[in-house]
Amino acid sequence: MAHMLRDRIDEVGPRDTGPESSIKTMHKADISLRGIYEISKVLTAPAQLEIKLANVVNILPSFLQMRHGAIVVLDAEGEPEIAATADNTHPRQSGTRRVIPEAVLDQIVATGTPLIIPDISKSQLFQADLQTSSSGGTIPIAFVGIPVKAEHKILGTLSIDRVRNGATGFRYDEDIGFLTMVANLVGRTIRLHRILSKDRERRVDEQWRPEKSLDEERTDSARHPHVKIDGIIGESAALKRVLETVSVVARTNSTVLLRGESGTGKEFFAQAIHKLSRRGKKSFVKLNCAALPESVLESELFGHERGAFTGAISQRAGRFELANGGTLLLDEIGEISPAFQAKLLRVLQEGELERVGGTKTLQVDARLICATNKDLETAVVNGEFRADLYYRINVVPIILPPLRERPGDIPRLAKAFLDRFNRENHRELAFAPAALDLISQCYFPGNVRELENCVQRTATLARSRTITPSDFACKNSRCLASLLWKGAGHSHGGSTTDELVRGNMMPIGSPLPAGRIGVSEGEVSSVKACDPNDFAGPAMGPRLTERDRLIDAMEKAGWVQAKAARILGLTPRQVGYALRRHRIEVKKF
Ligand SMILES: Nc1ncnc2c1ncn2[C@@H]1O[C@H](COP(=O)(O)OP(=O)(O)OP(=O)(O)O)[C@@H](O)[C@H]1O
Repeated sequence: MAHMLRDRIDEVGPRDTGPESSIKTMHKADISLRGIYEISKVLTAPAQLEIKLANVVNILPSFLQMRHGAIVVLDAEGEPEIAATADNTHPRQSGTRRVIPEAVLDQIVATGTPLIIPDISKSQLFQADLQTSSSGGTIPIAFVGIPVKAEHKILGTLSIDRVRNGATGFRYDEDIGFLTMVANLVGRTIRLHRILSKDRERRVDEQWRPEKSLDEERTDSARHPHVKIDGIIGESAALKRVLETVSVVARTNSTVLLRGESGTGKEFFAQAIHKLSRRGKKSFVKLNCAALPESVLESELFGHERGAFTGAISQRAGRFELANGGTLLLDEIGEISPAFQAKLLRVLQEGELERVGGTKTLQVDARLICATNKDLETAVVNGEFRADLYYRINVVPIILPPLRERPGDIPRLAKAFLDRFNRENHRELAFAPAALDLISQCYFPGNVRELENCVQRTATLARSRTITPSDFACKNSRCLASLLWKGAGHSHGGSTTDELVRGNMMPIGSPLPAGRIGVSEGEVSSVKACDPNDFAGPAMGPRLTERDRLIDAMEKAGWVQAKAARILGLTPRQVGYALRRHRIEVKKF
């Protein structure tokens, strides 16, 4: 088991340090955090509830020293409906207990609190069970059982057995802390599945009704927005799964954490959640946490009283207050400083705040949505992001897939963006099929935002009513995204796209040849035409590294200078100056 744990630590250790140092630096809290991360990935993966729960009990032994694990889910009558179990004995023992005894289940459900039994052979609750199994050996077995709850309702139990042979010390409070977090995630997942399956049943019922009028159809699709959400384009399986979750969470007040690369639509989906929610008619307020210095961020979010600081000439309500009754989106949440994390956590825990320089406590009812493209788990492990704030905002995580993982959506999105361009500019442009094929093979590091930008630019400069491949900037080595290519001087012969992407050498933004993933000589030369050295001109040669760092930071920041400044530890003014000095054209989206 110790080996398993070490292996797991090696696997999950921070990427920039060696395995040895990760073993040294990762302690139990880090392992628990990684455990929660892995488990939340299992629970948000597309699968049936039974399979998700079985996967959870199966990976628990990687983070916890245990023998058996079980999750029991109760139905509406309180009867066991699902029992997912895992046996971690080596070799597997036949005839051992598989699910928890009924008396134990009843006690956890009745009390709604964790149950610890240090030695099950001495417990009355286990007697009947032990008589029919072979687990009553000489080694004492401890039992830890946790109620699985959601919205104060008990939905089942999560339990483990541990061998108490004295060789491996463990603490019940640590077990309970970790298992309670797992049980909370499991509870929320069960609840979401139940809401979804009720919805499906209702849809099936409605399909059996006689024909509907057009008006009925309209209200029907508004009532079942997971099929289609106004303005959101995309029919790939990956996006449909997101839409389903969005439509379910919109009906709750749960805090949502939207994750995904820059330009995948985090803000767009946050607005969709707001519009579909009961709060839809109230305000949707957004604050980009990376764009403001900490002192300004505080007064922007919490508001300030008159005279609170130099320049505070009047009292001002913060974004929290402005979002009262509605929704508050905290974008780039991963960028806030530790001091600000503490302030935000206090407000989220207490549900009330004081304006800067004020003494009056204000109660605010704002639904919180957070967004980030940062690896928050690594930030927590590295001590850059508070674990308690992480748990508070990571209630329902929604991961938005990058565009390259759903290329089928590219033509739909491109056509929709072109339709909008036509409406706004009184034009009648259309894509030739070859043009749609070409952009469907693009890598689009800036995701939907970059595609939108690419369509707009191409449409603006199109020479005829039909847009053909030669109209695209990438076909003329003028694609801005190609400037992000950092492989100057590297040889690309024979590399696969995956290798290029992993090594950051991908001529991103450039189309790849249809039907294969290798990069040919011809494409290498076209990539070289976009070499940052050429762009910067000969005088920039010695500054290549600084220039690359600048472009890299700008890309990570979605071309927002203030965000890039934070990444680089510079002021926005310094970034602006450096961009001009390196003659880097700022992408406008
Ligand atoms: N599925 C979609 N259908 C239509 N438009 C979309 C879709 N997804 C994203 N967009 C559009 O893409 C653009 C970028 O979206 P958005 O600003 O929400 O991305 P983001 O992930 O918040 O980016 P960042 O992390 O850089 O702030 C917006 O113009 C949005 O309208």
